[in-house]
Amino acid sequence: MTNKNLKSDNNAKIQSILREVLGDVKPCEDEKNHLTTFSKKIIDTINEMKEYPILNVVRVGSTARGTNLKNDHDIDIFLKFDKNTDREELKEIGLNFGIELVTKLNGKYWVKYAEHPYITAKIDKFSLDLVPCYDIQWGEKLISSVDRTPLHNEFLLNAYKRHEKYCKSKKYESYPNGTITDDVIILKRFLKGIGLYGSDLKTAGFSGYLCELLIYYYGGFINLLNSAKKWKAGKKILLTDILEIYNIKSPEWNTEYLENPNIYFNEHYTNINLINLNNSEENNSNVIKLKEYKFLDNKYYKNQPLVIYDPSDLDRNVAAALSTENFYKFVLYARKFLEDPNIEYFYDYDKKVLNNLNDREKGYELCLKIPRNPEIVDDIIYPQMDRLQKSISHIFEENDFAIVRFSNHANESFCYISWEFLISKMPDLMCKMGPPIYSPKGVDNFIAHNPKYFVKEDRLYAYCPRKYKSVDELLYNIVEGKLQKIITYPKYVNPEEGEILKDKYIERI
Ligand SMILES: Nc1ccn([C@@H]2O[C@H](COP(=O)(O)OP(=O)(O)OP(=O)(O)O)[C@@H](O)[C@H]2O)c(=O)n1
Ligand SMILES: [Mg+2]
Repeated sequence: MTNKNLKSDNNAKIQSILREVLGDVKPCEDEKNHLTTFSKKIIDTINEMKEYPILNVVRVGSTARGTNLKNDHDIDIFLKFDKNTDREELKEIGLNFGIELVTKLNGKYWVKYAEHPYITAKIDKFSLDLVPCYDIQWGEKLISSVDRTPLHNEFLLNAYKRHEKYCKSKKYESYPNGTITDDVIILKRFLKGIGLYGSDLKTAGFSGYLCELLIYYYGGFINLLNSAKKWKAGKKILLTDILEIYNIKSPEWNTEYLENPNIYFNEHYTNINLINLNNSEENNSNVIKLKEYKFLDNKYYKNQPLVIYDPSDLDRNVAAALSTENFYKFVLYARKFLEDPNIEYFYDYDKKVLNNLNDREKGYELCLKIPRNPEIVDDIIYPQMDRLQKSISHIFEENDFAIVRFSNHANESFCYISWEFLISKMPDLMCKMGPPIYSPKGVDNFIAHNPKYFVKEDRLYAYCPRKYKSVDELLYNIVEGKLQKIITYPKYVNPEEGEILKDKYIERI
């Protein structure tokens, strides 16, 4: 961060806040040493278990990189298997191995499910994930989605080293509070404070890996906020490192002259077609063919507010889970914090905003409470609640019941879909929109069915009796299944099993 980036009167205040936050959330040396000693013990034990065909063992995740928050004792160990190992075999060996290891270390274990099952364990105060994966090299196609994780780790560790060297050589004043990893920790706490940390589908925010890439890309927390305050949805970030990784030649590429090569690249080359730059002659079908990628207009990324191409898999957006609403929350709080720095942003700020929002006169509140199967995880339930809620909201709006806000929340036993309306009752009068005047056939048809018509601007409208005069009545009809044909019924959130709670609004927390 260069000082010119900050308003000078805020500079000192920001620095002191960041120091205080870091002091509070950065693990102390003792804690780090405990983690390292314990991880070493695990890896040593694994290496002694030679009867299993494991090629390599790697420690990954934030605790391996010094980017974890205090009291986060998660240790992620990935077990690499040969690419030719059969999937079923990988699953079975992975589980058996995990169980034997945890038993040896006197821990407790559970089986968890990602793309394939893995062992998660509690040993002393540490949580351990033991994930089997395939041994994939840079540029090779993934076999399972977790194969990326060791590459993420390798990428970040190298990137931090490169960056440190670069900072030293340029006397780059990037991290006034310490190192690049300290800025990652600060960003994670900031995002927790404003309720945006987590890439699960309930939070729809920023993953730890995304935080690390952002800090690396922008060269620190304050630099990131300074850019983020100007972001607009559709922001795309391509890390220049991929040029080297995938052997792409770039014209006029000279890092010596650039303060931040990553930003320079994105500003100057966002429209280049990487096909022309592809220097790779590889014909191996296992190697990613850059020719197949149209990075910057990929159809999958069209509606995503932020796209960061994963260096280990260019087909994946690291920010895929981030919702547009949360993207703009980040933009808003980045600006607010820089303009009026306050440590409050780092601690339950989202709850304070919510409390403030609730301290006011209310509209009309309704909540649909639907039983939930506790075995169906949040990552499935939340998107399904969102879909049902959108579909019902559409019907409310078609019937003129204006929605002030809505929220979806689930606990172990129930889903709660809540709405607040401006109005709960309507007169027996509805204004229906008809066709534009320049489509005579439609106009004649509309007039035949709606004798009380009139012209407004370029269209016909007509007064007609209203079908649903109260929003309660409309929701009761929905719960009774009378509007089944026009509602999306997700598999695990069925509105017909619902109960209507009046004057109730349950927040997502
Ligand atoms: N949505 C996710 C979640 C995880 N990972 C990979 O799995 C690793 C471990 O996941 P997790 O523990 O969730 O994240 P951390 O980076 O360790 O961050 P935290 O400090 O929150 O634990 C990440 O570093 C990342 O490589 C990923 O790519 N995408
Ligand atoms: Mg972790």
